[in-house]
Amino acid sequence: MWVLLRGGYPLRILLLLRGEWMGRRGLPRSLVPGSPRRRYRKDALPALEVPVLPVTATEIRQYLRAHAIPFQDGHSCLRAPSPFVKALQLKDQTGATASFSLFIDKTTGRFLCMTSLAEGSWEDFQASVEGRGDGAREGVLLGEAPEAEDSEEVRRIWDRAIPLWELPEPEEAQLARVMFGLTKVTDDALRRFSVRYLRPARSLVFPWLSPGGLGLRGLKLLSAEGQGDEVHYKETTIPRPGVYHNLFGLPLISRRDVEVVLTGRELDSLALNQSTGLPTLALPRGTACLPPALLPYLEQFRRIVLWLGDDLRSWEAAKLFARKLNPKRCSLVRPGDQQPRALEALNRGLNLSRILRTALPAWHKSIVSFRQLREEVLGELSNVEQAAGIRWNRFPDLNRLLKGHRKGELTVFTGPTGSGKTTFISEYALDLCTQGVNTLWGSFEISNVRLARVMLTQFAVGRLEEQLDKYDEWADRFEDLPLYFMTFHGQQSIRTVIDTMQHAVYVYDICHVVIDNLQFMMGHEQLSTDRIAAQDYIVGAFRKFATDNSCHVTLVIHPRKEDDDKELQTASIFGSAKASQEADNVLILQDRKLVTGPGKRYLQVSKNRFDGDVGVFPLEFNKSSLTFSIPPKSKARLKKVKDDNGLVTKKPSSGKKGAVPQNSETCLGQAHHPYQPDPSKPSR
Ligand SMILES: Nc1ncnc2c1ncn2[C@@H]1O[C@H](COP(=O)(O)OP(=O)(O)OP(=O)(O)O)[C@@H](O)[C@H]1O
Repeated sequence: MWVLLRGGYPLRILLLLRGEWMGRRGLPRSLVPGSPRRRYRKDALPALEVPVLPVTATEIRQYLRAHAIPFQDGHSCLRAPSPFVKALQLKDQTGATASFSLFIDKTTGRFLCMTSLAEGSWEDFQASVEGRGDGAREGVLLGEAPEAEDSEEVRRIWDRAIPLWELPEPEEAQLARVMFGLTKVTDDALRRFSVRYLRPARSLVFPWLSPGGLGLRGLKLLSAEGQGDEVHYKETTIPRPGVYHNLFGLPLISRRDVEVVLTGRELDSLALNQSTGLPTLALPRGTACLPPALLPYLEQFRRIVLWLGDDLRSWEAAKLFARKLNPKRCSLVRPGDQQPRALEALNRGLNLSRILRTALPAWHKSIVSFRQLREEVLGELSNVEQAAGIRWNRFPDLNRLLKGHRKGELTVFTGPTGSGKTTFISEYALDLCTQGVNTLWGSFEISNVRLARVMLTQFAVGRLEEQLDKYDEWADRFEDLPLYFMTFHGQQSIRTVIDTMQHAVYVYDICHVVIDNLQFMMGHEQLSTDRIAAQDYIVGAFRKFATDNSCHVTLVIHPRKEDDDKELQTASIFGSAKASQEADNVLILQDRKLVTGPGKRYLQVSKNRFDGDVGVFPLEFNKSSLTFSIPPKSKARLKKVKDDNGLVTKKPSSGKKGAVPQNSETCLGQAHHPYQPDPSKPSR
């Protein structure tokens, strides 16, 4: 028997707990008549303590052979006949489509039957093959049925939306075309892709159609708002982004198509298809992620060109996605002045077919020549800002020292016991997460509920206890962050933790993992006999993970026991020198409360492999918002230090690159607090 799981979450594998709130999706008020609806779906978040048993492609193959199930090896999936379809065949005789319609993901073992849309985990598959179906769930088949409320809303919006050319006022149609950059997109292209316009929300509406183009599974709304000379776009999806798995353009793909171009946005797909005639698909959440649930739909293509956008982030995302799709069949369009995103290229009159021909193969062997690297190097040189990584909104001084948060690096963070390491690192990671950095938290010491409470308080920048009426509003926004938590608590083996991280990178495109803290992996296994060797081994494993997966790892390590009145140094990190050698960045939370009174902390950057700038700056703890920020009236300034032992130079006060404000007031004195929620921006 087949067991199907609702909500798209693999029950047995769900080690990753996604928020605890379910609520508003930020649709324009005019579209949500009556009082706002609240939904709590606690049951959809099964948090299991049982570690995942990872499965490999070899094990999947062996299992299929052992059970005499024929299969074909695909790019990212194995294809097998779907036993689930047999039952249907009896009814509708769709034999031709039913053969080998079961896709098993080679990395996770998760399956999807393309004919029936049945899906489940590898364990569910095995249970079904072995006749151990879970009686309680039998019959809950057929993928993810949309929630009734969602379907109603989708239908209501879709029925109110009309094609652009049916707008009664020509000026309104023209304005919409200008706002969305559609002046060169033809009505025919809009018609083919079934794009409509919703007048009350001044939004374009992109449908998520079921295979075959019949049913409507969801929608994406794109609204545009003029702000000065700029236009800001906002996306809203139904269902919510986490389960919005629409490969836009899929109904237009024929079974015989062997090439496709993947874009980051729907309108780029339209522009590309219009000007090249090639099959195109748009990813549901742009460069944010490529959910493995979409991979079966891409198996038929022998060649995939990724043209995701026009910045370094799109380029990084394209490289990561190519790994999942199998780099051997992927080519990447490199962003550049003459290679903007597809819609812009169309509007600028560029030749899109020619740009596609410049796409570079994603795959190369372990040894590369400079020739293959030269474009990459140029990309970094001509995008210095972006190559330096994502900048913190809340910690301008950290930007001045570290320049940004980059993929593939290892940051080691230490500080005295109880000095606020978890609290600080929570805000530091939250800051990045609000800017779209997909984040996985491994909090082994404090529970996820407590951690989420701290984060939510920091997110709201205030005590929520005293404003419970605002709780839902903040929780709704918080829920939309790309934030996941491992459900481990207490001692864990490093292998299990790394396996879980690997799984999360594949499934959720995680770019930042926070491990708080390393000591919780040391009590395990035989490693405990030699604690220093154990720590070295664990640090080495995280280093390798960060590099191999282009994923930033922030690792909290306790310091060794030292005199309370001494400042910590790089050498104070527990264990041998391995941790600081392997780390790209070393951050130390200096607790000088004996000298400066309670609350005062300093953050010291004592290693920075990216460009060598190290230094120290003050942090002030705000007890009600649990946030650290630069004290408004402090005379303390960012100092550059030569080494761990002392402050040697002040940085120049203004004007040049790396300049520091006269005092830290300057940093806080901005009229707009960048981390206040900005309703005009999508929260992903
Ligand atoms: N600068 C500060 N001043 C006063 N209290 C603080 C400060 N920073 C954090 N706290 C509070 O101190 C408590 C401990 O903080 P936290 O758990 O972040 O410390 P830690 O360094 O991670 O602890 P441990 O060493 O046990 O891992 C929390 O209640 C937190 O709100």
